[in-house]
Amino acid sequence: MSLQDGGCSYAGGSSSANANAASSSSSSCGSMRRRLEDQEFALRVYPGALAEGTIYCPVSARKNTTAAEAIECLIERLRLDRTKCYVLAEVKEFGGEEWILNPGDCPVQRMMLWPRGALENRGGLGSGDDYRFLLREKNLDGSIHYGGSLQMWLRVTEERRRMVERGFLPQPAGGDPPSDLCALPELTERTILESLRAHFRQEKIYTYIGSILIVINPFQFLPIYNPKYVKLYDNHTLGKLEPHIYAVADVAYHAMLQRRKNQCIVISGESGSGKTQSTNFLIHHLTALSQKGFASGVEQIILGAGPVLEVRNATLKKKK
Ligand SMILES: Nc1ncnc2c1ncn2[C@@H]1O[C@H](COP(=O)(O)OP(=O)(O)OP(=O)(O)O)[C@@H](O)[C@H]1O
Repeated sequence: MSLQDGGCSYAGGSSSANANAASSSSSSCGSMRRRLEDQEFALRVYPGALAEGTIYCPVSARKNTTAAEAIECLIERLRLDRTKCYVLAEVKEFGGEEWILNPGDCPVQRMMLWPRGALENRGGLGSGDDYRFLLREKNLDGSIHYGGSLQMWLRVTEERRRMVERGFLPQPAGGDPPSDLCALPELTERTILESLRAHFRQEKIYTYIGSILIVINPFQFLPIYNPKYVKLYDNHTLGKLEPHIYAVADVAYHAMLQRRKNQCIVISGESGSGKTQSTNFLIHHLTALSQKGFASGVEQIILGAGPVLEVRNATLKKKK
């Protein structure tokens, strides 16, 4: 079983649309419209029984890419039988009614009408799962060929994917993004975001890019900060274990001891992203390392200073 990575891209766009955009380039409204026309979107198409072993196939499409063009791309990528006729179906409820797209319909435009959650969460957990495009075979009489137990097959593959993500089943080969994104064969904004999303779905909130640690706020308690983890990351080499905030604290602590120089850890992120929480975890690990298990009030004293420093920072920001 595999998710088709890499996607095939369709650089469509009618010449008339381009000409329109060029003629209105002086107005900002025109350039905004042109940007939207040019923007590439990733359509996830679930081929079901037409391509067993593939859960979904990503197709990059523009606003004016038609269903027929997307299907052409899918036929090529999934090596489907060209003698057969295919259609795209839009589903807004898992297992629910399917809306067949005409060849000239534009799937991206349909997708833009989906709720935000569905767009952000496509293929992930939650309500966004319900919205999707399916690839269907069309019979000669125009009716849609649904195959034997496609719904059942889709449900089973979805279930399997979730079990893989939760670690109950092994990952399909090449399916798991690296824990250090520097190892990605293609380093683009899209691949970075997809990798972070894939990690997050497995409840892995930490990812490295070299020596930088990216954290995604889980807004829920994860059991990865107990003494077992403190011990695990004590004096370890960065990158040997799963990315963790304790690993960063550990590297800084041991670098300080070895080089006898002050170390600095920069934590940056927007409001509510988890900077304070990350600082607390860092302090927790640093004090645990320095105390080596002996209880002391140092951690509480440092943590207690946090709110005072935050108030001071907020006042300084206001003054600016
Ligand atoms: N690693 C984490 N695990 C679980 N929950 C977290 C984690 N990081 C952050 N959170 C949750 O997110 C909330 C906001 O995080 P936090 O206060 O650290 O953000 P912040 O970046 O410091 O915000 P601000 O800049 O506004 O002070 C926390 O109260 C906590 O509920």
